[in-house]
Amino acid sequence: MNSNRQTRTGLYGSALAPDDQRRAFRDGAVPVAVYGLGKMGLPLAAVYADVTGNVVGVDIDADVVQTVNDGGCHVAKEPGLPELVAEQVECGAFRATTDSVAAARSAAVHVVIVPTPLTEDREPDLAAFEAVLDSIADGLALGDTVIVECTVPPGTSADLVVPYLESKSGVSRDEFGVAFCPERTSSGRALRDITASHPKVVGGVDSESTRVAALLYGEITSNEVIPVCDATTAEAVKLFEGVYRDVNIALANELARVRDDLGIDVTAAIEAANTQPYCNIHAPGPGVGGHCIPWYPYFITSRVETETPLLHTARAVNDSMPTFTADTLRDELAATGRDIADSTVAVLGVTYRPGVAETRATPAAGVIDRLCDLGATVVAADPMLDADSIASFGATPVSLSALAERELDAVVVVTPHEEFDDIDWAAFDDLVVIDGRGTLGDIGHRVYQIGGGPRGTTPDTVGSEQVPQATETDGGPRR
Ligand SMILES: NC(=O)C1=CN([C@@H]2O[C@H](COP(=O)(O)OP(=O)(O)OC[C@H]3O[C@@H](n4cnc5c(N)ncnc54)[C@H](O)[C@@H]3O)[C@@H](O)[C@H]2O)C=CC1
Ligand SMILES: CC(=O)N[C@@H]1[C@@H](OP(=O)(O)OP(=O)(O)OC[C@H]2O[C@@H](n3ccc(=O)[nH]c3=O)[C@H](O)[C@@H]2O)O[C@H](C(=O)O)[C@@H](O)[C@@H]1O
Repeated sequence: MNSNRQTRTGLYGSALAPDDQRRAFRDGAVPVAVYGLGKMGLPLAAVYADVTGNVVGVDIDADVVQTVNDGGCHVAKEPGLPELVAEQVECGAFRATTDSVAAARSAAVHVVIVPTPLTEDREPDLAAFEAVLDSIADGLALGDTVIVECTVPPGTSADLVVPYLESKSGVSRDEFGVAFCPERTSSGRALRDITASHPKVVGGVDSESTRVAALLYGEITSNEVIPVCDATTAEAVKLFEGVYRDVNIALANELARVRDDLGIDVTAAIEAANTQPYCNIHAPGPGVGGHCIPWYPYFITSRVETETPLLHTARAVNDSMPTFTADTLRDELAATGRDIADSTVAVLGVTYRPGVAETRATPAAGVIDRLCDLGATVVAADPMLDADSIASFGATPVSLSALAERELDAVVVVTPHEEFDDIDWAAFDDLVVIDGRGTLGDIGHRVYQIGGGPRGTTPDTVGSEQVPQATETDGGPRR
């Protein structure tokens, strides 16, 4: 139990020397509250606890809070996270609560990393974010600093957070700090990303906020800290990273669609093109999912008057890939004399990425919908989801072990979980397969790889020699 828990040293406007501020932070005299204990918030809170010894995590999900306080970890497949959470809870450095106001009253640094999804109208939905601001306002004190890590539209920190907190808390805006410090982590490598992999961008609503944020993250990450001129710039940095990725994936997907026009293995061509230092074409696939990349473009387009045709076009290209995937299967089945309306199709992988139990904006939803529209009987398997979650997408859940008992005509690999490596493809007869991510190779069935080789060639053997397939899921360069 940290002896400094009762003290609450605010760093914003502190008269302490910087080294004394760092020492206070590391000694637990600067209590931290982390709001949101999900895929990103739990690892982040655990790292803050490891550094400071004095973190309270806040979540609205009582089960999450109970699990954490029992020393457990509800976030799957994050190397090192279960051990770190258990260790930090055990030593008293980390506790969780649903009482966000009590947490806010105890903390001098408030880190916000709750969902910022889209509404039905594709507008940023800041409801959860604003609920947290309400709690922080009830506990805000002179010298506190608010760190926004969840992705928000440009201008949110300066134009929403500061006036909201000032008006609701009674603390003057020149007595507390606000900085946007984007979370750049990818699920599956969270601890490594938070503490080392990426430089940490920080941008405050004023220079003192930037200074405090830089001091905090100088203790959190071994990588460099990159202060930018203000919070709006930092908010834009995060979104620019995301829209770069969405546009780049759209390029890969558009090139994949000309595979048969050109009669080439597009993925192999991309791999070769990327040996040019200025070329970094990403990987084609059945679509772009998750609650980040497909949603971030709208965080920009909803806030600017200027036309943004490229962002919209990229979204349209990527959103077209699930239908392209299902329609390609229809054509492949027809080429073998089968009508998709009389076919049973297995969709493998319903989450948006391998190893991540997240289905928001998953491409599998569009693939399943289109297959059903085409009249197929659709079953689906995903080792990270329960049967009800799979059924909610309109497919009949099936376990991997029971797959071979189904009279399957076709398989679509949307999200290649590692468990699919063990599938015995010889147990199936005469399948037509769509390989969404180039992870199958030659499996003894008719395979169409999105972006792969010309029709009639088996994957990996375009031309006479084996062609290495670097995909976003193998050890190849992560695109
Ligand atoms: N998932 C990712 O790969 C990345 C996400 N981000 C940002 O982080 C945000 C959070 O992402 P994830 O952790 O993946 O989401 P998540 O859905 O895994 O976890 C969100 C957590 O926040 C909790 N929560 C919701 N409303 C709350 C409230 N009012 N107060 C306290 N807790 C609340 C939920 O119960 C849940 O446990 C995203 O919206 C995004 O802006 C940034 C980088 C990477
Ligand atoms: C710029 C960048 O790489 N951002 C990362 C991204 O992580 P996220 O978990 O959303 O996964 P992702 O690898 O971008 O994949 C998103 C979607 O795009 C698809 N995808 C990804 C890469 C690619 O070459 N082709 C492709 O089709 C994936 O299958 C998935 O459906 O978004 C995260 C975020 O901001 O939430 C961010 O922290 C991560 O660093």
